[in-house]
Amino acid sequence: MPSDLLSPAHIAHALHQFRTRSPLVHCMTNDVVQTFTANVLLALGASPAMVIDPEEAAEFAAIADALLINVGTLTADRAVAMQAAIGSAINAGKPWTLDPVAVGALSLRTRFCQQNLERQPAAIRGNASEIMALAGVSRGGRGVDTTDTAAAAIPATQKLAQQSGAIVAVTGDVDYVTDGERTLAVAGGSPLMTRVVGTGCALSAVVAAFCALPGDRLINVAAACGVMKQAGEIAARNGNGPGAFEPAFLDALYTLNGEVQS
Ligand SMILES: Nc1ncnc2c1ncn2[C@@H]1O[C@H](COP(=O)(O)OP(=O)(O)O)[C@@H](O)[C@H]1O
Ligand SMILES: Cc1ncsc1CCOP(=O)(O)O
Ligand SMILES: [Mg+2]
Repeated sequence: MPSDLLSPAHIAHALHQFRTRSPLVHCMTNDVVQTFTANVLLALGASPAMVIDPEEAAEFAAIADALLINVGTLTADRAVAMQAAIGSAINAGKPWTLDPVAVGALSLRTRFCQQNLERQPAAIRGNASEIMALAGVSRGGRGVDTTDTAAAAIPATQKLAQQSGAIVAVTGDVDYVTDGERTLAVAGGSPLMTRVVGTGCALSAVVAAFCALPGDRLINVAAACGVMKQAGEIAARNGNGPGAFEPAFLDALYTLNGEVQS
């Protein structure tokens, strides 16, 4: 199935809507990326909140505009809280997004993600090995890192979208976003984005937030990928390494207007 390039105009429009609405985003994410994820959402103009107690997570999922479920440091207790939050988001008609970190070889997280595929996720965002493992066509990558290219994962991405009804985004040198029928390609970014922890996890939080916007969810999820690619490219231009990249990335997200910069 051929993919179309996402247009800069789509990114600019979605980003404008995003800043106007400032989605309240309930993030149930891993221990490694909490602060970075919150800072990425804040830089873009959203409101993140990390609520993890089972009782409170269920309450907050109904209040927030969107829910992120990231299994990077899943435990049995956290799985219970996440299940409660997903149920509450569904009852309240709020979109929830799955980041299947390191799914494949590890049993608890793989079981958790597979079971929750049936619970109408609005979006799923992962690297190529994660998406292929969740689609049942491979055993996963190397820990949290991919061992496959995004292009090689396109068929698995489309299969997963058809199975789950979610918009599925597989990321890498090029991101591909699909509803199982239409597939959009999002180019840009920088390899430096893989040398700073949390760019993928933060992207999933941004995808979750963009799912709260009105309009075509396929375009909105692709726009979320586009925003992060644009900021990554700008931040990498200073030519420094991962240490300087992180603050430059947050600054780029803060000042971005969605138009291509040359
Ligand atoms: N080689 C690359 N070139 C440009 N951008 C990349 C590259 N690899 C990853 N990215 C970008 O880095 C971010 C994180 O993606 P990825 O590394 O696939 O996720 P994860 O951190 O979950 O493994 C995404 O915005 C993606 O587009
Ligand atoms: C290193 C690590 N270990 C468990 S979760 C996590 C963070 C992964 O972040 P990302 O998927 O954005 O690279
Ligand atoms: Mg990841």
